Amino acid sequence: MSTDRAPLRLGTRKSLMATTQSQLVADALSQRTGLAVELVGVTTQGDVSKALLAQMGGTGVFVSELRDRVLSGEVDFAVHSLKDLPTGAAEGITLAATPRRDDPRDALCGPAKLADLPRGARVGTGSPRRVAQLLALRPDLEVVPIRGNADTRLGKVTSGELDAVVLAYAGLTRIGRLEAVAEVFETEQMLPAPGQGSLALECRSDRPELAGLLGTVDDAATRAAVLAERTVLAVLEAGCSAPVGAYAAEREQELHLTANVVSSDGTRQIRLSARGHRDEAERLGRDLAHRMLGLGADQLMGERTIEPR
Ligand SMILES: NCc1[nH]cc(CCC(=O)O)c1CC(=O)O
Repeated sequence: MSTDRAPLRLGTRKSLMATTQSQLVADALSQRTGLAVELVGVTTQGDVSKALLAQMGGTGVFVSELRDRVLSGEVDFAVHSLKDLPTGAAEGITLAATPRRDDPRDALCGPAKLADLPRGARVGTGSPRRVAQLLALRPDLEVVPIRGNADTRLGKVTSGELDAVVLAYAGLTRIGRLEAVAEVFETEQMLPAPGQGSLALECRSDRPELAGLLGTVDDAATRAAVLAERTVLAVLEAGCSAPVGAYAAEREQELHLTANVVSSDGTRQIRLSARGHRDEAERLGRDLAHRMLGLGADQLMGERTIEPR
């Protein structure tokens, strides 16, 4: 490997969570390839204006701006939280690697475990999936919609505005805030968002040599698992904000996939599982989603049109 090569430019958002996970990827890549990797912080419109973020439809805006920098050649590749990626393919962009996934679970942050929170406790989350599953576990809770980065959300517990908040364990690890965790939900209690805890490295489709280099940090088991999960989401035609949980992992050389949709009040749930070989991850996800639709998943998610596919 030549050492006089210019460093690879890694495009990342500038938040602590983003730069931490991007640095981990940079270090792993350097170790595997011998190449230098330099972080290029990108300020997106979504970071600049909260109003614009809401208007432009949530976290997808961060992703598309990083992708623009990849397409223009300003950076060589981008690192995203995989769960923030829209399910549809992006023109000219290749998913070059999904590194080994971190803990996919959700965590309750606050002074007490869920069972020990007082009746009617105020729990903050902006995710319809978490709202629905929280209410399924504890119908008495007052779920409060919140926005902002993980630190801002944790601050609402410290200040007493909220009794607890729910956040992804992986993100809390990356920002060094595990001390805030009161309870990590088992996936039986709360099914994570498709792709939660895993990262995505994206580069231009016309750079196969680069994709090959990035592929040195790919983890095949993670890739199969998140493909199965995201296929469920794609078939259910539910965006990142829909109340869809999906989690897949390999056990004894089989990929086990579980997915659910929960009504917004938490009273009704469709939850199914399937297993198969990792090479059939996409079919596994598609078949499971179609079985869920057959059981009325679209009604549970609210009235939405499902395109046949
Ligand atoms: N949408 C925000 C987001 N995107 C990825 C993570 C956490 C890290 C991950 O899932 O990889 C978070 C914060 C959260 O849900 O608590």
